[in-house]
Amino acid sequence: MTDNPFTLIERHACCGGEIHFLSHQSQELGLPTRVNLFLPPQALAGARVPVVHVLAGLTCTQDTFLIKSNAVRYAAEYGLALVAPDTSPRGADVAGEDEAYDLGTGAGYYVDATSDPWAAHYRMGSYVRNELPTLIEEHFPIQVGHRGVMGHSMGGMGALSIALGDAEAWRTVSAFAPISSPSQVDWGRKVTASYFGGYEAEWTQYDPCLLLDSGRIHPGTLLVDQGSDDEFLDRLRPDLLEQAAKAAGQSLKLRRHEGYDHSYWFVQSFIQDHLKHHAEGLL
Ligand SMILES: N[C@@H](CCC(=O)N[C@@H](CS)C(=O)NCC(=O)O)C(=O)O
Repeated sequence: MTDNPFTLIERHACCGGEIHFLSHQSQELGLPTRVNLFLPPQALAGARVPVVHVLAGLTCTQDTFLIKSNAVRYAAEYGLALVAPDTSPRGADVAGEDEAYDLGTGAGYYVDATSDPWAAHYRMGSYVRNELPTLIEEHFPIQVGHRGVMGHSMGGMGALSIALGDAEAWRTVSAFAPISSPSQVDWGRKVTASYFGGYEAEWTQYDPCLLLDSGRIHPGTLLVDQGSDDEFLDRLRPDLLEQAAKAAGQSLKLRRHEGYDHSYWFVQSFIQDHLKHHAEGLL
């Protein structure tokens, strides 16, 4: 076991468990980064518990999902730890990184940039896939091998891409309003032009539909919720996910909800089903 790299910034009792606000120096990002952890009552009582990583969307931070989704209450009930990383590096000092809501800070897309000036620090792909889960499992009471991932919007894309990319490591997956095929929509084209230096083929490792097309199947069911009144539907393209899953033979439970938009009001309306889905697959 390596020395504990985490600094505890704040600790709060919550739903019988504890929220830890942590920071650590990330080797992948080459910067200090923040992460929030929820340990359920079962972990405080001495048990090792399964863990679900939760990935937020554009403009969000490590705080957003835990505060706005109501996930903590159900994670406490089912005995799941939650890990909420930030959505991008902070302090990379790339010119213009704070100018747009959909590129740079708050928009790391859970990918590794391959083009300068982004490539040095914008490595959220390797950070959330490998570095962070390994460190959390080493230093907190987590049941190794019992790991799931869920996310919203950009984070939904991250969750699907991470689980399809390494189904053995990530046993359960779910998403709210995911960007289903970033390579085919404007948000993703902006990423191609910047983080990937125009090289669209980088998306083959991250685009959920491209992963399915290439035969990457998850043995579990992908649980996906989508509001029918979502203002970003033309960029999320759940129809493409549905087609790709069908063609690949991937089990997908895609639920469309009339009247719901893209916000965390939508997320919190269906969050219990997602935590139950993870608990059933991980416990
Ligand atoms: N209208 C937003 C677009 C970004 C957005 O809607 N972000 C979603 C994720 S893609 C979100 O969760 N925002 C934070 C929130 O709703 O609290 C803005 O310009 O800031």
